Amino acid sequence: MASTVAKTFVFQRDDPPIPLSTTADRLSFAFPTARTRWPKILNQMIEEISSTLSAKKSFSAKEIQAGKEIQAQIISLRDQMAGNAPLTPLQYDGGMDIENYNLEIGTFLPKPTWLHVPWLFAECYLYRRVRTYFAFSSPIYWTTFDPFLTEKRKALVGSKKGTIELVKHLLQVLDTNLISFEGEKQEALFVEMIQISLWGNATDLSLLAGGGVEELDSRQGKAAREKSRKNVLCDDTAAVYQMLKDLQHGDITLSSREIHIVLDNAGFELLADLALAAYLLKADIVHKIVLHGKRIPWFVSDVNHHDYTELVDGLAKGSIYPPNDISREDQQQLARFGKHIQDLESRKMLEFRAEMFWTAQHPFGRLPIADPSLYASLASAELVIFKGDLNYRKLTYDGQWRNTVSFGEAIGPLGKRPEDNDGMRILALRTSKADVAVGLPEGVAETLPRDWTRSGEYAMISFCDTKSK
Ligand SMILES: O=P(O)(O)OC[C@H]1O[C@](O)(CO)[C@@H](O)[C@@H]1O
Repeated sequence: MASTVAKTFVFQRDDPPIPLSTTADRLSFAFPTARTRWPKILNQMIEEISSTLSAKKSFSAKEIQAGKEIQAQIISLRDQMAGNAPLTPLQYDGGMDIENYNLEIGTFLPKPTWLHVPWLFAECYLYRRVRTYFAFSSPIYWTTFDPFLTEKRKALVGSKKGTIELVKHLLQVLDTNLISFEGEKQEALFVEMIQISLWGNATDLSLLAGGGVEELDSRQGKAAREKSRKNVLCDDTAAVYQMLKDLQHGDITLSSREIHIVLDNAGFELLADLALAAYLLKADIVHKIVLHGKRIPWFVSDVNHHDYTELVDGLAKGSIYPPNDISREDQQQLARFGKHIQDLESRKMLEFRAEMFWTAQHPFGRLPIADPSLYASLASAELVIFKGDLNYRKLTYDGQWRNTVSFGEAIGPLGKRPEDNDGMRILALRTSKADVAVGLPEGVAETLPRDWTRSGEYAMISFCDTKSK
């Protein structure tokens, strides 16, 4: 049962005419998500507030009261969801994005309810709505509270084996003279770093909703990556490598080649992305990497500025794993990597930004009209790497595309060369955890297991270049 969108909202002007994945569609992953996964995530938040209230003895009566009020709002939201209530306008909490969320709600036909609404919109709305509850609270403690922080920290601690393995390997890479590393070896290393960043996305806390972090180790590390390599269903790595090589050997006067990475999850995935960034800089493929994170707690495990600094500083200071839990040598290696990242930051070769657009409801094809200055900065980079499932869904509108449609077509306006500017080079690194999947060769989807788009076991490396040559 596809929901339609009446194209009355200026941002929808260039959206492709593709039916969207909705929470009413029994065959879609949106169906169990709205009925089971979201309520579990809301329950986790309610529990997190309870344990915070009981752990923090120094809370004032006002802070306790405020915490309970937020909890009551989340409980009410969970009940509205279960009762298929309409999506109501968000309360204005000072965010410039609220108005667009509310305008877009009015464009869905029929009137959207929790169990009959386009999935992508509703999921962004859900996290943005929860944020308003915290933002409205007067005690400062709650306005900056991240209900997912404990989970994110636990997952990082649970990723110890993968973290140590990855850092040790990366330090060896950084100790190699990469510039003289010519030909096939150089390309093999590039492929490996892309694979590390890609499969770093296989660990996702919103998918593990309610489950433990025990299975993290089995999804991380070299062995897991090698096993999964055959599951990359479309792989444009060679084209990206060639493009970057041409740039490197081309215009030597170009003194500031940049790559932007639109991040996904904190913890191990962020570490894998930092590894990719450090490698690209060391190999002189680019001169600067800009990392884009989220401004607010988002989709459980997405990285925000606090998560970023906690990881980098924690590695550098040796505070992520308790001293009796890790050997002295391993601790020193982690610290060396953390300090290397801090050094890149202080030399302005690495920068973390958190623009509001990334937590707007917009599919990314709307970027040129929704945030022209962000678009201009991404378009001026040599490459923009989008990590993870949600970014892929936003690139492809979470549309019900045929699997064989090209990635360039599914990303709408971003896949077409604009008349008035150079366009963008987009690389999506995605392990598949939803329904949308494009760019597959004819006949491949038919050979895969029933739940292949949802399991996180299959992946896409998709590249689209609309930049002038
Ligand atoms: O962290 P990622 O890779 O963006 O995955 C986000 C997850 O959340 C969802 O977007 C929401 O249910 C799934 O598609 C996916 O499992």
